Amino acid sequence: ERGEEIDRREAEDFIRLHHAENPGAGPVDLRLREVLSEIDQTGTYTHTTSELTFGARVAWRNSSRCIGRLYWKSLQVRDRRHIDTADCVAEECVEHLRAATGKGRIRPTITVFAPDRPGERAPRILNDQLIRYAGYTREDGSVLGDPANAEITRRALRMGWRGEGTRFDVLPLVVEAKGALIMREVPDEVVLEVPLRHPAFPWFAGLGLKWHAVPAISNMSLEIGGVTYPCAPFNGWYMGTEIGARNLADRDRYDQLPVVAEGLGLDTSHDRTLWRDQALVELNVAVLHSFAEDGVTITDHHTEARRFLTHLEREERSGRVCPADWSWIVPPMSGAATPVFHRYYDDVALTPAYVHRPPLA
Ligand code: HEM
Ligand SMILES: N/C(=N/c1cccc(CO[C@@H]2CCNC2)c1)c1cccs1
Repeated sequence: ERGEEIDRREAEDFIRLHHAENPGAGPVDLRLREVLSEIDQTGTYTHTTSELTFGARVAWRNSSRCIGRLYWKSLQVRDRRHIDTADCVAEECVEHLRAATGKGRIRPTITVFAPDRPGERAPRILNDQLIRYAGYTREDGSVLGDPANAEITRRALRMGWRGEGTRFDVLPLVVEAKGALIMREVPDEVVLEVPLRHPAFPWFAGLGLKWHAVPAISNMSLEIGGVTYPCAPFNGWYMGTEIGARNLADRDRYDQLPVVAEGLGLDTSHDRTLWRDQALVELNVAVLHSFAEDGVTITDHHTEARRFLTHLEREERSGRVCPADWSWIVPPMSGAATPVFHRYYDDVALTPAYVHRPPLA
């Protein structure tokens, strides 16, 4: 479809915000005249690298569901707006993972590809994240691997991809651009993984569980001053609960709580024995222990909760509202044992922003 006409008011508000927080950016009226005349002539306008970098960082600062915003100013921004073919997007995603992963010292990074332009659709990555484990649906409806990725796995198989058939096969990137749909394997050397073991229970390693080091979201659009960048994968590091309390614990994901409870020798005959809760804690202990022992950046939900409240107080001291969505900020285990549980927040929607893309037509 045609890239939507740029909203002039959003463009002006963003340019004013950029100059207000970046005094070195020069006279705002001069830049405003440039932008508004470019919109009149072409229907859109081009951000300077400084505006793009600031916009991506403020979009993170505005993300009300994100507990990890304390370091919003340190986001590394890779300006790749000149890249608009499927092959080059896929290649740059591999380079993004290489740059962001290091040897485990993870750097929060975003790569911004070509925006939607009037008459020219931007590239799109069809994977939810750059690194995802395949979910193979079997005859009986059960899934080998990650059930959350069953659909993209079917699509990749239809396009000719074949995995090894393990519970942790890294899916290929599926990228659509300029009418082309391509698939590209993610090389092992840019996929850092951590095998999970427990500091006190030797049997835990025998469960054969592992997880990848870098969470890199590739299904959200970056909106800055009326311009939409639908292809802008970004990564941070994990909070342990995401892996230990959701990805490996949810019934419709890897469903490992009964397995861990069995290993612990717990009485699983009734929920009221709290066997699920005991298994959750030990699974999360294993995640944090394994990542730390391998020197891979990870944070626990207590530390992250404290950091978030520090961020919120700093924002308020700077005279800004810090938007937050309680239902996402409070961790998925031990909620009231963390300080973020015991207060209210203002969930206002600010721009620039990371937004969920409308599903592909
Ligand atoms: C640096 C370490 C970071 C940590 C520990 C962190 C932690 C989290 C967690 C735990 C969530 C909730 C995810 C879920 O429940 O599934 C979240 C959501 C989110 N984070 Fe962060 N984050 C970090 C960095 C970033 C960065 C660099 C960006 C973007 C530049 C970002 C943008 C977001 C957004 C947009 C959401 C909401 C996603 C949605 O609505 O589906 N975060 N973050
Ligand atoms: N730690 C992270 N966690 C997430 C951040 C945003 C989204 C997600 C995944 O969200 C899915 C949709 C709802 N829960 C799973 C995970 C980060 C990913 C990229 C930068 S930080």
